[in-house]
Amino acid sequence: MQSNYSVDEDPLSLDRIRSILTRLEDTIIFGLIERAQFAHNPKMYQKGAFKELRDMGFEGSWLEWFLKETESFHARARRYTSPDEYPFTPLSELPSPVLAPLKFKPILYPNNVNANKSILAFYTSSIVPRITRYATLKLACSKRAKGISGEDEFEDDGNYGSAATLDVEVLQAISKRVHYGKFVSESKFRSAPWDFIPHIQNPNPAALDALIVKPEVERRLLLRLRKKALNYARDATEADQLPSPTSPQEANGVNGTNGVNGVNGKIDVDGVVELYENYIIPLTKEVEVEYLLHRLDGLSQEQIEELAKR
Ligand SMILES: C=C(O[C@@H]1C=C(C(=O)O)C=C[C@H]1O)C(=O)O
Repeated sequence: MQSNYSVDEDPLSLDRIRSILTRLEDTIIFGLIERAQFAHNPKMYQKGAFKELRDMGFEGSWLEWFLKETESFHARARRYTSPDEYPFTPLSELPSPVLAPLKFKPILYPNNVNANKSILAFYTSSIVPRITRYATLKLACSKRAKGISGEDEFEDDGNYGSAATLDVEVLQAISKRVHYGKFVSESKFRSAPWDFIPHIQNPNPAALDALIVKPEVERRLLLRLRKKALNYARDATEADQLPSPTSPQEANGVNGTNGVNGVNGKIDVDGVVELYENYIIPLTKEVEVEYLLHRLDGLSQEQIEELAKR
C-alpha cells in the first residue's frame, strides 16, 4: 500500500485518505479471519510466561518479544523512517537502518501522538479472545474427546509462532489505520484553519471533536464493514452452494447467527463491527483531536494569524 509520503496526487485529499482507510479494512478483516483459525493461546500475552524468554533476559510477553524481533528486522530494512508508521517497540530499542534514510516531504506537523499502547492493550485483552472463541471451543471439545479435561482442555493449541505472526500483521494494520487520523486532521485543518485555531489556542478537545466528527461517514463505514466481513468470511464455493436466505436473520449470517464461525462463517462479524465501533474509530478520533491540540506548537502569533487568513 502506498504511503502518504510516496504519492503524486494531493496527499491531503480527504477522499484519497478515506480510500486508504477503506483498503485497510480489508487488511484488518482478512488478518482477523486468519488469526481466528487458531485458539486464544492466552499464554502468548502474559508477561514472563515463557521461561525460554526469561532465560534470554526478556521479561515481556511472547507477543511483545515477537513484535520486538520483527520490528528490529523491519527497522534495519528502513521501516519506521516515514512519519506515518509507528512501531510498537520503542524506537530507542530498535537498530538503525542499513540504508540511508529516505527524504520525505513534510506533510504532517511535527508531533509525538502515538496510540500504540492502547491498540496493543485492547487487541490482546478484548479482540483476540473474542475472534478466537470458536477455535478455542472447538479445541476444548477435541481435547475432551481425547480424555483431556480440566485446565488443559482450553485455549492453547501451541501455535505460538503462527498466531503471533498474524497478531503482528493485524496490529500493524490497526496502528496504521488509527494514526492515519493525523492526515485526516491535517486535511481538515488546512481546509478551514480559522475554525480550529480558537479551540487550539484555548484548548477545547470537545469543540475540536465536534469539528472533526462526521457521523454519516462512520455510519456508512460500519454498514460496509458488516457486508465485507460477512462476504469475506464465506468461502466462494460454499457461498455458491448456500441456499438463498429465507429471512433477514439468515441473510445476516449462517443459521441466523452473525456468521460466527458457522459452517460457512470464519469470523465473528459482530466482533469485527464492534472492533471498529468501540475501539478503532474512537481511537482514530482521539488521535485527530490530540494532533490538532498540538498543531500550533512553536508558532508565533504572527504565524498563527497568517494561518488564519488562508
Ligand atoms: C476519519 C475521519 O474522521 C472521523 C473518524 C472516522 C473513522 O475513524 O472512521 C470517520 C469519520 C469521522 O468521524 C473522516 O472524516 O474520514
